[in-house]
Amino acid sequence: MAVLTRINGPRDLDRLDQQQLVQLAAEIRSFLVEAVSKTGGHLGPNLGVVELTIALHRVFHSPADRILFDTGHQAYVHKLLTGRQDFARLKSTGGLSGYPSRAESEHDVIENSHASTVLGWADGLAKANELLDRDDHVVAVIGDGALTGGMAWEALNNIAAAKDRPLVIVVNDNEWSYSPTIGGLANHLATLRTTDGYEQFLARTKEVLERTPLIGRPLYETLHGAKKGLKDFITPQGMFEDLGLKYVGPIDGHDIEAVESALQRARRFGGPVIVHCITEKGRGYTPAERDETDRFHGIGPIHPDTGLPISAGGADWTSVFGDEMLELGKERSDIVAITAAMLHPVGLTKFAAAFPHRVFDVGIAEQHGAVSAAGLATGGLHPVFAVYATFLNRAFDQVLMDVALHKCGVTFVLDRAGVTGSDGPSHNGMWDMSILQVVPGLRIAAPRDADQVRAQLREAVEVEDAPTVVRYSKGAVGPAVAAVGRIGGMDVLREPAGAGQPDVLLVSVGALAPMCLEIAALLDAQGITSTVVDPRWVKPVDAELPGLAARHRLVVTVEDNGRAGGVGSAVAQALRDTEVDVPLRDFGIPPQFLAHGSRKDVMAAIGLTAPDIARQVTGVVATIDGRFADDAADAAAGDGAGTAAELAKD
Ligand SMILES: Cc1ncc(C[n+]2csc(CCOP(=O)(O)OP(=O)(O)O)c2C)c(N)n1
Ligand SMILES: CC(=O)[C@@H](O)[C@H](O)COP(=O)(O)O
Ligand SMILES: [Mg+2]
Repeated sequence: MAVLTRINGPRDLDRLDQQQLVQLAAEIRSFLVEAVSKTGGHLGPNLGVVELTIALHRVFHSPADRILFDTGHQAYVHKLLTGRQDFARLKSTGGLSGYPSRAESEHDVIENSHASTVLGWADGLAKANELLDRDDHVVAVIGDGALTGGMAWEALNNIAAAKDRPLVIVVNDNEWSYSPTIGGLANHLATLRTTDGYEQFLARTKEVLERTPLIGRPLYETLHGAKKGLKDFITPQGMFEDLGLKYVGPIDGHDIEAVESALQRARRFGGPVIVHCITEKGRGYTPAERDETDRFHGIGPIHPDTGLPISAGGADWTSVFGDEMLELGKERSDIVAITAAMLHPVGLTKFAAAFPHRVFDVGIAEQHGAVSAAGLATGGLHPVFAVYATFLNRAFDQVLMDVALHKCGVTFVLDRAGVTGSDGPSHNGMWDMSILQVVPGLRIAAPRDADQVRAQLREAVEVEDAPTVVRYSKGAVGPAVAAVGRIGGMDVLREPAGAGQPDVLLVSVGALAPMCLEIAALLDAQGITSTVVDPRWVKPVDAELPGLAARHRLVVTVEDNGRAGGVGSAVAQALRDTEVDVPLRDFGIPPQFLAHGSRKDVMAAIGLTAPDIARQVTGVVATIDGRFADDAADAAAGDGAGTAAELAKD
């Protein structure tokens, strides 16, 4: 790593000659394969932007010039060039974030990993530069996948309107999202990319150079100039130029000089300009180059020499859903599936293989996916939209005003619900059971184990007059948790020990059932008896829950969702609405952006663990008892303090 280790900041790139730059690119690729094979991460996307990122930091001077990355998963090279080369704890607690992070560096701007926002950021920053009379540049790097998101086009519409406002948009076109990028835009980019004359000229240029390496820079520059000029001439007037955006490209995104030359032109242009770079996802690492699933988009730890995963994954929530979805597809021809560019990660691979015409990849376009689902349902089908919980946030209005208002039978399957941890604050699925609480008619299921995923998915697709939601965690599915009884629609997971009024009604939501059973056992050790129930459908609150609560001294809800407006809030409201005067303590994720780390670490950090919750519940019961005790003493002394229920009110 003779060159890379000497790069402590982007300006150290300026002194490197072409040969050293090529060497640096090779060293970065070796570094990425070695480091990310240990930690896991976005290996494929970052292998594809090595030369592009080097060129960006040579032409533009960050942080004065803002270099922005869409989604941010492809910013490892950017980190390596901006003083961060310790990847030992990438995405782990206390280690580097897997995305840009302002806390890490002044060179980082956009921290969230939700796609298709970079052009909006760039538009705003460019306007700020203009209004504050700054000559700095704004450069937005957006992938072909992220370009399928509607927000990107909202921004482009604004950017194109300002012909004299400098803004450089680098389209990192590797033809892949997770899966091959879909849609009309992808086809258009392909047209730009595969213009015959450009391809043939490119091939001839490289052939000449390979045959006559000693001709050196003068000829290379001449050929380069000719190649560039020819490209401008032969590239069809693409939609970008129809929009009024200057278009430069397509550029070989792995040719540092070619990219630098294009970026220099763009830098001088004085208005919005698109630099269309053709890159290869996974470039330089054979297992990734050959991977036809997702080009090693996001991997766990692997054997670097083979690319094979270190640990063979067991049954996970996603595969349980995928297998049941396949069975449902066989049984019901009206069931169709929707994905937002994440066919494999959400578990629709098998369904798509069996029913290729009944699965729709809408691109990174969750809003469109939800509205299209309303259309599909109205058209007589039952769509199942499988999407990560956090990404449904951006389709809230479509769920509310298109799906729910029209009482469409659409099932949203939310994967990665709850704390996911390692992908940082914007990836936790911690908002769905809060924001969806306000959607009239929408029902939410939170299965506690594999059997419940299967059962509740089936219950959900039976509902044809309202949206339904089935939400579950990331990764390995928990142990099966059997019910020992049923009250209303709620499964009783544990009866209270002993006779008499039990102390606590423990409402367990979804995958936290094992934790709640552990809490109950810890409370037992304190002499506190509890009933553990799993409501299964957490919205609407089960009609029997208030009555059950009234037979306890304290209600405790535990959810892997934000506390604010979550299931606990809904249960509290149900108690109020039914005049059930029992104190309630709700445990969930605090309304904070959670720093990246393992799920276990993050759950511990926010106190969502059995010991933490048991300790707090013990304290609450003691307080209630204490008041009882005080009350009894007062009553004996004729003080007439209120009843336990009144006391417990406050
Ligand atoms: C709103 C949203 N939906 C889905 C995702 C999941 N996701 C992360 S990266 C990615 C693919 C991005 O493709 P592209 O922009 O082409 O970048 P590449 O990985 O090819 O460099 C997707 C779908 C996301 N981050 N944000
Ligand atoms: C960047 C992105 O949105 C995803 O690739 C993210 O890494 C989560 O992926 P998994 O939860 O599937 O690992
Ligand atoms: Mg791509």
